Amino acid sequence: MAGFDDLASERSKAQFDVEEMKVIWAGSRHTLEVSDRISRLVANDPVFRKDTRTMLSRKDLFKNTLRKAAHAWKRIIELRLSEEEAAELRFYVDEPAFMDLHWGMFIPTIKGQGTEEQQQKWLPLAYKMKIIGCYAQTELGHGSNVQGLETTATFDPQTDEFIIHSPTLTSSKWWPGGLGKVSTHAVVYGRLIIDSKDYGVNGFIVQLRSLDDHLPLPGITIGDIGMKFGSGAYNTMDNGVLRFDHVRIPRDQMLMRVSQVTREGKLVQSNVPWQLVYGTMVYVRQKIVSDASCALSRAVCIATRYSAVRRQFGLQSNGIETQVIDYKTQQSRLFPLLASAYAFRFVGEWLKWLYMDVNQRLQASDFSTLPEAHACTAGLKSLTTSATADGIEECRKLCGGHGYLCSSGLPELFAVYIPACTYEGDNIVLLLQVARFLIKTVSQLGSGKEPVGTTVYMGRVEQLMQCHCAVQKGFLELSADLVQAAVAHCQLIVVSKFIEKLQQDIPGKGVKGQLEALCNIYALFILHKHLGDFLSTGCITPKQASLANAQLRSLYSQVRPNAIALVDAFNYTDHYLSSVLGRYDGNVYPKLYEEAWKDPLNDSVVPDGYQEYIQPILKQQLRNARL
Ligand SMILES: CCCCC/C=C\C/C=C\C/C=C\CC/C=C/C(=O)SCCNC(=O)CCNC(=O)[C@H](O)C(C)(C)COP(=O)(O)OP(=O)(O)OC[C@H]1O[C@@H](n2cnc3c(N)ncnc32)[C@H](O)[C@@H]1OP(=O)(O)O
Ligand SMILES: Cc1cc2nc3c(=O)[nH]c(=O)nc-3n(C[C@H](O)[C@H](O)[C@H](O)COP(=O)(O)OP(=O)(O)OC[C@H]3O[C@@H](n4cnc5c(N)ncnc54)[C@H](O)[C@@H]3O)c2cc1C
Repeated sequence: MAGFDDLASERSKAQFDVEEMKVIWAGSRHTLEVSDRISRLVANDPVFRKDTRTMLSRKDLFKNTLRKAAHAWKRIIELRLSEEEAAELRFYVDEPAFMDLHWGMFIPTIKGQGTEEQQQKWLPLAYKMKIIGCYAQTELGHGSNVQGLETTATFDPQTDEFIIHSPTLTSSKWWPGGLGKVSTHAVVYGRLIIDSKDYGVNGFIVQLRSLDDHLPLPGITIGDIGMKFGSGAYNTMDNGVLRFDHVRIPRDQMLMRVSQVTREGKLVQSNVPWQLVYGTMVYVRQKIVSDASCALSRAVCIATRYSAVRRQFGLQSNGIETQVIDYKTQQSRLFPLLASAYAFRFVGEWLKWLYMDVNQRLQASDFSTLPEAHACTAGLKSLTTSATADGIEECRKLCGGHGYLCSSGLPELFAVYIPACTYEGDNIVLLLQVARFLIKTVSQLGSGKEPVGTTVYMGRVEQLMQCHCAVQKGFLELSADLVQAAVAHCQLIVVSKFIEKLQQDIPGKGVKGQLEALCNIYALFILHKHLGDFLSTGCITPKQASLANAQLRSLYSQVRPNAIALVDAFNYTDHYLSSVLGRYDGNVYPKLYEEAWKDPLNDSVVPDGYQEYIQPILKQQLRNARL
């Protein structure tokens, strides 16, 4: 069988220990065991089938998502899964749903911004799913500009309550996931008003729906904001709209780790930086970076396996056409994405460590690394999601026409993934935050602070900053050029963390050699892509540039025999890939043909509508022809 033999032959060429690479990709043997076991548990459960998603109406699609979420929760309880195993299960169910926001934002917000007392009250309810929460920050009129939010939370000393209100149409909460139809509660971000004075944005826990009949509580108008990009995709999520008409909540439902409001209505600032109000965004941004490596590796796995199965032109001596993976143009498009997937995996591991380290320091009232954590999570979220969205689209194109079929898995993956460039912070707005951080850092150089990083990449950032810093002042005047410096800074971090990864103990025959090749491909690909920066800033000479290019092409030849094994190391099930082109067995053509007939349009040989619309045309033509 063509495809199967092709992949079997490819696997026999591997020059490294794939099982050890699986451990490297997973992060540890333990994590590999958990993800392998849970991904197969999900793959073998018919409730979690994904192949009908694009054919369901919005209401049926959503109801099916609720069914899956309920079944997932049931399995978590039945199997007594740990928090880690439960998170893996939600990941491999692979369907955006309210659970993501309940576990991924609502709970972390209470943990990060609630007092001990508030955590003791609300977390048990949330962990047991006695309440379902969402994160309601963005409004119709403001998303990026958090300080521009209009929802008000006015303290009433008579009743010891906050009055939550939507004063304008643009203050309507708009976009929060899980809000539209499911969440019973929300963390609502609004302007704290005490005695007519505006103290800025804070988080408030607000109940939205009755726990008895799920109806909205008095003063609450709530619903879904409507269909989004694509047919299946993110339409499994009830992104919602929410308006308040003077809704009253107890004073102790303002999240008070950062600042407190006393019974007398006095605002007391605690010793933690006010930016902790933004803490959930930092948490999710660092998770989004590892999420990017998953999404990109998924697309690369599909495109690599299909590129080894697909043959086109180039009849060889044995009369067989050439595998498209052997074309240099295919390699120059595909292998940098393969290298990027590994690079984002490792920088995501580092970012997770940085986030944990910042949190530990916060416990000890050490806020020194908070600015760097913000800049790194913001910048790397921006860099990796933009590259991943573009990379998924490139993988679709690498698969030719069949990449455009839903059965390839790529259109759906693209449609679900691309909002990552916007949610959790618009990518440009986040790069401007990095630019601000760089301006401040450059201004501190020489005072005992010295830049660190790989020479050529470091030089590029320094030069770009010198060129643009002289003219820049405030946030709004930041030029597009500074965004360029911010991207350069983030790419420096990615390369540096890949190099640091290689300095760790890496067991397994040939594993380190393959990772070194991928690290060099990523570094040289970025250098090639931004050659103008490196040349214009004098970081490299034209001669060095052409040597780098030649080295890049030779690295592609080094990776070529290992490409299939490198994507096998992601250890994805066919269920998770959900792609006829990316099947482990390479049995593409028979499965493509089989999938086609499942389309409802093929339920009848003559399509509905023929008699009403087509036959009259043909008959009329026939009559005309006889005249
Ligand atoms: C679903 C989750 C599951 C778990 C995760 C798993 C995987 C993830 C995969 C998918 C996720 C799925 C769904 C996601 C759902 C989406 C949710 C959302 O989108 S929530 C809403 C997100 N909104 C934003 O990100 C808004 C972006 N805007 C901002 O952050 C701020 O407005 C901005 C741009 C930073 C400006 O802040 P502002 O206070 O107005 O002004 P300044 O720029 O002057 O900043 C003042 C100082 O504060 C520092 N700062 C800013 N932000 C932070 C921060 N986050 N942490 C620490 N410090 C911060 C800033 O550097 C300034 O400091 P200096 O004065 O320069 O010292
Ligand atoms: C699928 C999805 C899920 C979401 N889930 C949630 C959720 O659960 N909870 C929640 O609270 N929110 C959620 N959001 C909202 C999301 O956080 C916002 O859309 C995001 O923060 C961007 O803000 P915005 O939409 O106001 O875009 P805007 O900021 O209006 O951006 C529009 C354009 O203006 C540019 N721009 C804006 N400001 C500047 C500036 N200062 N300088 C230069 N250019 C600028 C941007 O780069 C962009 O090109 C979700 C959004 C999506 C798409």
